[in-house]
Amino acid sequence: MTEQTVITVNTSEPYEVVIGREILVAQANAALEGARQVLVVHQPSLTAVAEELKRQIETPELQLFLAEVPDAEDAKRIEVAQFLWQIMGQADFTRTDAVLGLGGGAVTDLAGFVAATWLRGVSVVQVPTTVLGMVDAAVGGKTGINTEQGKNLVGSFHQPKRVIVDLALSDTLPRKEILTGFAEVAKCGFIADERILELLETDLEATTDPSTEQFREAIARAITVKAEVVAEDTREQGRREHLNYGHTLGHAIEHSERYQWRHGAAIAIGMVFAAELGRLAGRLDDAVVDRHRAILSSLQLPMTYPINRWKTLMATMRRDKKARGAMLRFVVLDGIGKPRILEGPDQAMLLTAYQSLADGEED
Ligand SMILES: NC(=O)c1ccc[n+]([C@@H]2O[C@H](COP(=O)([O-])OP(=O)(O)OC[C@H]3O[C@@H](n4cnc5c(N)ncnc54)[C@H](O)[C@@H]3O)[C@@H](O)[C@H]2O)c1
Ligand SMILES: O=C(O)C(=O)C[C@@H](O)[C@H](O)[C@H](O)COP(=O)(O)O
Ligand SMILES: [Zn+2]
Repeated sequence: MTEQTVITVNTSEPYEVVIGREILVAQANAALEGARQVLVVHQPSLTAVAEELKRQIETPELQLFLAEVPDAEDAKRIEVAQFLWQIMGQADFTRTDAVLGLGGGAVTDLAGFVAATWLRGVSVVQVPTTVLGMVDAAVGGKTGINTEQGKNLVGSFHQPKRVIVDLALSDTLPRKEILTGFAEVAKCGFIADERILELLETDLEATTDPSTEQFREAIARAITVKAEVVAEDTREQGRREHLNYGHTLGHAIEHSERYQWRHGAAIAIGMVFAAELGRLAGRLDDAVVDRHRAILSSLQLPMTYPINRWKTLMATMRRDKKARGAMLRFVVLDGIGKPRILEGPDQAMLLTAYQSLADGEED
């Protein structure tokens, strides 16, 4: 057996994030103890893994229902949640039964939401299979789906029973998926743990290669950042807002792109915007802003967005969860590891920050 790292998320009902290789079967067996039926929600790319899991752990006392959902953001729709509720209803799922989310962040958000709402809450075991899912989406209990108006507008806080980070599952990830997932890893570096940034700056190839020790360290460090923040502020009354660094503009870009962009790509632009805002607000020095651009562009993430989208983006940002009435609130940095809230920056400052990353001609 390979070495395992266990990170405990100390919420009111503490749970473990277990990191290792080839741990899925043993960990799923342990985490699902007591359930009679399990709904395994998975992406099309995980069908073989889901079938193998069923083959390995199904017994006369434990039945697994495999539910394939549409890929990526197309899964985070009410129609897909309805399809899953229907399976659970037809199979008489009770409160001792469970949901298992197997896939990227889109699936863990959906699976968590369905578990949170079925009978007002059944257990969910999260098995993230993308970098982004491992370090962020599967940990911390934010679950949800999108609506016509915006990203994650319907959802619930519902902590998982366990998070199983089987690094062997990342071996099949396309390189581009790994790099976009590292946007959230870098975010943890900017807001809380500079060592993550140093790992990327020292050897980006090794740090983003799932077979290396640097990869494992970066993943474990990012999960640790998230676990500590969530334990202190589970329902986002304060410090948890810092995990939204880069997301105010990032979510508006995802909406503007009709959810066809990867989340990591959108928040990369969002983080450059937030860094520029921090500079304009007199909080952040030039070197740290440049460090954002250097690290995020080394991950091949986008750094610019069309200037003529600004009005639409502003309108969408007004629905951001951090807004209070008409006042927009942004997470900015006073320095690496020093996130703060910037309340109600004026329109001119917002536009200037946007102009510094925008491309194309103004209308
Ligand atoms: N709840 C949270 O706290 C939280 C945090 C961050 C992001 N999110 C959400 O997560 C979503 C993005 O997640 P994502 O970036 O993982 O995208 P995703 O779930 O869309 O997955 C990306 C792609 O990777 C494929 N894939 C997944 N695992 C694979 C594997 N092991 N091998 C090969 N291909 C694989 C999928 O089929 C998909 O095409 C967004 O909806 C975002 O809002 C939620
Ligand atoms: O866990 C959190 O809190 C986060 O904000 C993590 C984000 O990376 C994540 O994308 C989250 O889904 C954003 O949620 P939202 O509340 O801004 O919709
Ligand atoms: Zn995010």
